[in-house]
Amino acid sequence: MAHKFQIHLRGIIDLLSKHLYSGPEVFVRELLQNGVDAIRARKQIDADHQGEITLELITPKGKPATLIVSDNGIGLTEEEVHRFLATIGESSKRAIEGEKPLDFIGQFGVGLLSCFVVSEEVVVISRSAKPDSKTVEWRGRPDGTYDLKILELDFQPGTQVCLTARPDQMELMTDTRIPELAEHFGGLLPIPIHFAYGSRNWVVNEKGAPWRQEFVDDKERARVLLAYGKEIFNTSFLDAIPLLSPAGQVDGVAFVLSHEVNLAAKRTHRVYLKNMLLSESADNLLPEWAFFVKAVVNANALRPMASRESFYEDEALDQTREELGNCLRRYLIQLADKRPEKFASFVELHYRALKALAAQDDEFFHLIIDMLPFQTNRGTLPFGEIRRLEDRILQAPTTDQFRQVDKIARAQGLLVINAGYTYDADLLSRAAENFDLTIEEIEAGDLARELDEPTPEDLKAAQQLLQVANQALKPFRCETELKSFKPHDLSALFATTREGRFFRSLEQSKEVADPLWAGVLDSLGSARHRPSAESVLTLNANNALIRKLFLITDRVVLRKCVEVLYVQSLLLAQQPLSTRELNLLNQGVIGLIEWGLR
Ligand SMILES: Nc1ncnc2c1ncn2[C@@H]1O[C@H](COP(=O)(O)OP(=O)(O)OP(=O)(O)O)[C@@H](O)[C@H]1O
Repeated sequence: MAHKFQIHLRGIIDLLSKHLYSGPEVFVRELLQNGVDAIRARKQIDADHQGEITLELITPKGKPATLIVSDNGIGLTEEEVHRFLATIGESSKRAIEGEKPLDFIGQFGVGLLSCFVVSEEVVVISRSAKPDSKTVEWRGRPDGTYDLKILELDFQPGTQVCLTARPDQMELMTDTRIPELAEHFGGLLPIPIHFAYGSRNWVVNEKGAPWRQEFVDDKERARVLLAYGKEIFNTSFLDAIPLLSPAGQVDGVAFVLSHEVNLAAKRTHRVYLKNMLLSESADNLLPEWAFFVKAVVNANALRPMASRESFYEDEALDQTREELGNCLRRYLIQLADKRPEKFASFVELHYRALKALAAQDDEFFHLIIDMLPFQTNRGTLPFGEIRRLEDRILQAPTTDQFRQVDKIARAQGLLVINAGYTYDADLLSRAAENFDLTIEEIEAGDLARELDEPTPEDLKAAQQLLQVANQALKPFRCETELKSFKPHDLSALFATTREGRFFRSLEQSKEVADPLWAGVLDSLGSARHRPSAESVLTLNANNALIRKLFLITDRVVLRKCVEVLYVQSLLLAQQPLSTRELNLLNQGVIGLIEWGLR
C-alpha cells in the first residue's frame, strides 16, 4: 500500500528562513507581491479595476503589534484556499507547460510561509471576485494545521492577511520599520501602497522609478539621477548612464563609481523584478568588464531564483547582459567624442576596466587604445604617446623582467613597456596587428646579448676578475661576463633565464614553507633537469668601479667585492634575496670594512 509523505512544516520554515530568505523582513516583500499579483489577476477580468494595497499597523497597549495587509485583488474561493493557500509548493501563478509565462511575480508557492518567521499564526480573510463567492477565513499555524470557516459579513472582493508579531520580532513591526520596508521593496510598484497607523495614512511609493520621469534636458536628468544614486547607495557617483534591454525588458540606470575599483571584488547591483525589489546584491546581470558601475534596474522578462537573490542563467539573461553592455559601450563612445575632458578623467580612474573591454571589443579598442596608460621605462605614458615616440617598441613579459631591463634599456634609448599587468600583453599584440608597429618581447638576457663586446685589452685586463667571479658565484648558479654598455654608472646587470626564474622562485617558496610543503617543492625541483647556470651577471667595462677591480690582485678581496656587486645587482633588479644571498651581503660588507680598516 502506498503511503503519503508527511510534512514537518516547522522544519521547512526553519530551512527557508535560514537558507532561502535573506532576513525575516522579506515577509513584507512576499505580502506585497501577493497583493500585486492578485490585482493583476483581477485586471485580467476587469481591465479598468483600480488596484491598491494597504498596510495597517495596530499597536494595542500591553499586547503585541498586529499588521493587516489588504488588497482589492482577485481574492480566493473556499476551494482555492484549500488548493493554493494551504498546499505548500502549489501556486495559482504558474503557466501551463509550453505556454507563454504569466505576468505574475510569484511562482514557487512558498512565499506565504515567510509570514511564519514573524508571526505564530497567519490569518487570511478573502473573498473572490468571481460571482457568488463567500468570505472565507483561514487560520494557519506553523505546526501544519489550519482552520477554515465561512464568515457571514459584507466583505469587498480581495484579501486581508493578519500577522501578530512574535516576541522576538517586535522591532520589525513598528510604525517606522514597516513603511520603510514597504518603500524599500515596493517603491517602484505602479499600484499605490498605503500605510495606515492610528489617524495617519500615506502612500509610500509615490515617487516611482526616477529614471522613468520626464526631464527637461540631459543636465536635469543627470542631476536627479545622481541625487537618487547618492540617496540609495550613500556615495557620490561620477555619472549616471541610462540602461535598456529589450531582451530582458530591463530599464534602469548605471552609476559610474568615483573611486578606483578592486578587480577581484564582486560587483553587485540592486535589481527589481516586475518593479518589486528582488535583490540588493545581484551579481550576474552586467558583463564582467563593467566593474566601474553600480546599477539599479528593473527586469520584467527574466526568471528569478527561488531565493530571489539573482536571476537564472539562461539565454534571455545572456542577451540582456549583452544589451546592457552595449548601453555602457555607447555611453563611453559618446563621452569620448562629445566631452573629451570628462572622458580623460574617467580613463584615469577606470583604465583597468577599459583595458578589459578594449581587449574584447574591436570597435572599442580603436576608440580608446591611444588613451590607455602603460607603464614604460620612461614613466607611465598613454599608448598614443608611446607610438608617436617610437616605432620599435619592446615589451617585457613580466613585471620582474621589466625591472631587470628598465634602467639599461633606458640608457640605450630603448622604450620598454611592462606587459606584466592583466590585459596589457593582449592589447599590445592587438596594437601590433592594427598599426604599423613592431612590438618585440624582450627579456633581460636578450638585452644583455645585444650589448657591445669589450675591447680585447679590457677583456685581458678582466681575466682574473672574471675567474674569481665565476668561482664565487658558482654556488648561486650564476655566470659572469664582461660587456661595454651605458649607463656608465651601472656597474653590473643581473639577468635570469626562464629556467632560472623557476628555480629562484622555488628556492624562495621553500624558505617560507613548512617542512612537509618544502619536501614537495624539493621533489618538484629535482624532477626537472637543473642547468648549471640560471643567471648571468654582466659586468660593465665602462664602469669606473669595475675598471678599478681589474687592478686588484688580492683574490680574497676581489671575491668579497664580486659578492657584494652580485647582491647589489639583485637588489637593483628588485629580486627578493634568499637567506644565503643576505648572508653573502653581510659577510661581504663586513669583510670589506675590515680590509679598509687595515
Ligand atoms: N493576496 C492574495 N490574493 C489572492 N491569492 C493569494 C494571495 N496571497 C496568496 N494567494 C494564493 O496563495 C498561493 C500561494 O502563495 P505564496 O505566496 O505562498 O506563493 P506564490 O505567490 O504562488 O509563489 P512564490 O513562492 O513565488 O511567492 C498563491 O499562488 C495564490 O494563489
